[in-house]
This record gives sequence, structure tokens and C-alpha cells, in this order.
Amino acid sequence: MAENQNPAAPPTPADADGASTEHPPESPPARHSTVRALLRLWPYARVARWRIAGSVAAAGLASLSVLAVPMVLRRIVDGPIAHHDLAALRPLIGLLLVLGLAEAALFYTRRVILARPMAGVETAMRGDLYAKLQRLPVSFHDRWPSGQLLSRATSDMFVMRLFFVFPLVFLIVNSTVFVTGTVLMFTLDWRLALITLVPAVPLILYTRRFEGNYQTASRMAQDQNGDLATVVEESILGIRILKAFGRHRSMAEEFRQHSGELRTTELRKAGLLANLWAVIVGLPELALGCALAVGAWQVAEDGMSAGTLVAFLSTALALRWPVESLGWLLGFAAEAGSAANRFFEVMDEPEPSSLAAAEGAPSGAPAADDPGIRFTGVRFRYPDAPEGTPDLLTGIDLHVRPGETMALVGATGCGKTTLTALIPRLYEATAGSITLDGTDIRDLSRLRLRELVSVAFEEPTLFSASVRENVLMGAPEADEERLATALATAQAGFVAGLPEGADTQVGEQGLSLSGGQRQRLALARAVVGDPRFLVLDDPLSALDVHTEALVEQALRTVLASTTALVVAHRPSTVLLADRVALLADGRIEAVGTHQELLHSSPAYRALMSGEAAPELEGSLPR
Ligand SMILES: Nc1ncnc2c1ncn2[C@@H]1O[C@H](COP(=O)(O)OP(=O)(O)OP(=O)(O)O)[C@@H](O)[C@H]1O
Repeated sequence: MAENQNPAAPPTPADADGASTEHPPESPPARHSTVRALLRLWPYARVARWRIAGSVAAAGLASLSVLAVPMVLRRIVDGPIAHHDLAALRPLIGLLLVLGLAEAALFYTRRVILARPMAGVETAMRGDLYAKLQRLPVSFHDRWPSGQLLSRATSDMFVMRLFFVFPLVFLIVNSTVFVTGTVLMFTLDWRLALITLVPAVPLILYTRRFEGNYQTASRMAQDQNGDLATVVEESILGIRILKAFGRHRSMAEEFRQHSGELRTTELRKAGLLANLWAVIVGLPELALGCALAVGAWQVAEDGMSAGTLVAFLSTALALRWPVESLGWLLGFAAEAGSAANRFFEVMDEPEPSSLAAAEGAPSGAPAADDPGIRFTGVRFRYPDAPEGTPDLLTGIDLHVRPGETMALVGATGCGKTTLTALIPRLYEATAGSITLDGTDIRDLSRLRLRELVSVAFEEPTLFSASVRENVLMGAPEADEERLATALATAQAGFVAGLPEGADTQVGEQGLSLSGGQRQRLALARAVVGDPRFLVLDDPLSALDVHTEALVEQALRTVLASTTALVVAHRPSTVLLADRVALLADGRIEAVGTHQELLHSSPAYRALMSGEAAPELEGSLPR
């Protein structure tokens, strides 16, 4: 009896896991989408359908054995007890024992058969979500706070799994038990049954209202949980800045505010549940009291046997759990429904269609009828740019010749990084085309594109892995020699001095290394695959002038066979290039050697005048 007679025992999702999910950028789900959202989970749960059916059957049989007890009691009261026949009592007591043992065994079975397959279902869903997040474009990740995605991949999964293991089974079983018990009550005495069922109508109406309100509150709590996760994540990642600027107090204040909001919502949920509980427990108790009074009067008047009254009351009491559990079962279903909604909000995000389609496209070498990188009429605006703002890139026409290194310069914020991000298709150009050796990048498979183009950004991103693993991300099949050459090209000699050389773990985000060291590893990662096209977004900015000169010298060897576009902020980086392109007002305003542009372009002169050291001018590439 333990499982179904302790309604307070099952954990609510919020109790079980402090941090929940997200903050969907768009509208919250429709109020009554719980069932629809949960139904959409069926393809995942389908694999465990026989287990779910077995669990329902076991729980159903256990509950029915509870309902059989009143019938045995009736026979005991009206038989052996009424006739003082102790010999007839023994088998009936034995039967009660068997029913009790069967119930315990069946409930145990119910738990055991579902636990393992549902853990597998959760793993599959999490795997799909992770894969989807990897496929979604960078513009998606720009919009969605990572804390929100993190909580979707963790606590939401837990809520959904628990729904299948417990509430789903009991929603089915308890409804069946309720119907069976009601029929039994009518069989025993229809008048008492009617009295007992009077509260059903207000209960149903109240429950419907509760469902909508609770779902709204659950969704709000999950969103606030996601916001809270984002704040915690940002304050942990940015702990150095927070400490350096003494901002930990204001961050703590922000945390407290989010935490307080979440607390308020959780209290609201608890209030809604408490009200429902009061109604669900109070009304049936009242009706049962009335039924008891009428029944006792009927027994006194000889209109009913004492055994029937005992059986009726025992049946009504056995139905208390199915009715009372309705509150938290509905609450749990609402939470699981909004968790499922939040899961599908991500899963339904459209993927870049041509990129996805190109997955299966042939990945042969591009046609070389137009060698190099060519931008033709390329326009771009960020999907989340405010309404009415002009396009960031308004018609880029540029040709980087094969084997050439082109520096891209322009005022800060003019779109240099954005332009380079279009080549590996981190963002999709809104118009125009980009070709690599004559092949439109949209016609290349993602794999092929990544093989052809290597990138290194000003902000180097390293992962919690060894130096070797971080560098070889750029060419997993590369051997030791290539690794050593790449490290040498990037002037990453410091690696040899690390405790375990290239096998040294660099810590989360590589924060155990200096900024310049991280940049050099990121550069080594970009060149290790000996890529045909190299996109460098000011990857030497953290290096001192001496090291930068050494890297540049080494890079010349690499760049001799590579077509490269290099965002440059410093004249020293411009020197690396064969030609320079000036980006201004969303267009390429001028192209030429540094010297040519200095003579022909006032804008370029103005841009360089603040930075160009006179001693560099003499050694300009021509
Ligand atoms: N994800 C984004 N969503 C919306 N706008 C963005 C996004 N990233 C950049 N921008 C905006 O696009 C503009 C160009 O940014 P970009 O980083 O390309 O400039 P940049 O020329 O590389 O600048 P810098 O020389 O300072 O590195 C900026 O105004 C920036 O605010």
C-alpha cells in the first residue's frame, strides 16, 4: 500500500531539481497545449511502449487488488463475524494477506520495468537536442541565452522522463480504478454512490481551471530557472572581470532578484496546488461523511447489511488516493507539458536548409574555373538587427586571387568580422554569392566546406582538453610532424615547456594559458590542416611585436600555397598581405597594395594615419 497511500511522497519536478529551464525568445505556449506537447514525445517513448503497458498493467492489477479488499471485508462481516464462524474466517484473512502481498509485489514490478528503458529515452532525447544545437546556425545561438539551453538539456529532460515513469502510468491507472470503484459502489448501493459522487462536478470544473493556471505558472518558473542559470553561468565565466571591477555585489544583487522572482512563482505554484488539494480532499470527505450517516441509518432500519456498508465505505476510502493524487498528477503533467514545449521550441527551429541539404551533396573538389575567393553582390543583415536599420553589408564585390593574402581593413564595427564569418557559413549571406575556386559555398557539403576553409578568431576558443586535441581539431588525421609544424608556424614553442608538453590539459576554455598563448594555439589549429583557404580575424592581436613578426615570417610559408583573407587592425598585420581591401559603408571601397591605397584612398590614409609606423612604410608589400 505504501506507494499509493502516501500522496505527499512523490517528488515534484521543482522539488527534485532546483534548476529548470529556459526563456524562449518568442511567445509562451498556448494554454492547452500540454496534451499535444506530451503526445509529441511519443516517438521517443515508443521504444518503451511494452514496458509502459506492462507498468500500467502491474499498477492497475495492484490497484484492483486494493479494490478487492472491501469485497472480502463484506464477506467477513456478513459471514464469519455475523455467524460467529471462526473457521470460515481463516481462509478470508489468508485471502486478505495474499491481496496485500500481491499489491506490494505488483507495485515493485511497476517501478523496476520502467526505470531502465526510460533512462534510455532520456538519453536519446538529450542526444537529439545536443545534435540539434550543434546543427543550428550561429544566429540561433546569438539569440538564445546559453543558460536557457543548458537547463533545457538537463532539468527539462528529467521532468519529461519522470512523467513517463510515474504520472503517466498513474493517470491511466487511477482513472481506471476510479471508474471501476465507482461501478462497484453503485453495485453495492446506488443511493450512497450518488451522494459520494456529488462533488465530482465542482471538482472537474475546479480542476480544469487549475490546469490552465498551473501550466502558466510552471512555464514561468521554468523560464525564470533558465534566466537564473544564465546569470550563474555568466558570473562564473566572467569571475575575473567581476572581481577586477568589484562588480560581484551588483551581480549578486541580480542573482538575488532572479532568485526572488523564481521563489515567488514557486510559491504561487505551491498555493495553487494547496488550494486544489484542499478542494480535492475536503469535498469528497464531506460527501463521504454524508454517505456514512445515510448508510448507518439504512443499516439501523435494516435497509442494508453492515457488511455492505463496510464494503461501501472501504471502497470509497480506496478511491481517495486516485482522487487526491489527481492534484499533483495534473501538476506534474503540466510541468512535463511545458518542459516538452520548451524542448520542441528548440527542436522545431529551422536549420539552414541548403546547408542541411548539402550534407548529402558530393564533396568533390570545387571547379577551378574561377580560382580564389569571390564575393559577388553580397549583402547581409543580422536576423536580430533592429527594424529599420540598414543592411550591414550592402553589396560586397571582392576577389581574393588564388595563393594571395588579402588584408581586410576598415573602421571598427564596419563589419569585417561579419564578412569573414560568411565564408565558413557561420552566417548566411542575405543576398549575393560567395564562391571558392568557382563553386558556390552553398553547393558544398558542410564537411567539404570545413575541409577547405580554416578559421582563427581574435577571441581564441579552446576546450577543456589537451593542447594536442585542441590543435588537431583542425585536422584530426594529422600526424605528429604536422602538429609540430603547425605549432612551430604559430610560434607556439611554449608548448614544449608545459608540464606534459602537447598532452597538457589547458583547463576550461584554456584559461590556464595566457591570451597570446591561446591565440597561437588557435592559429596552429587553423593551419594544421594545410587548408586551401584561410580566414584569420586579427589572430595576432595579443602578441608582442617581436613574436608577431616571427609568426608572420612563418605564416608566409603557409600562406604561399593558401588563399587567405586576414582582418587586420595593425599595420604590422597589413604587411603580411599582398593586397588590402578597405571596407566602408557596407562595401569594398578600395582594393590595392598598401602603397597604392595610401596614395589613392584618402579614407585608407585616414584609417592608417593613426597607426602606420614610419619604419614599416618602407617595407610594405608591393
Ligand atoms: N550577432 C550579432 N547580432 C547583431 N548585430 C551584430 C552581431 N554581431 C555583430 N553585430 C553588429 O554588427 C556590426 C559589425 O560587427 P563586426 O564585429 O563585424 O565589426 P568589425 O568591423 O569586425 O569590428 P572590430 O574592428 O571592432 O572588430 C557591429 O555594429 C555589431 O554591433
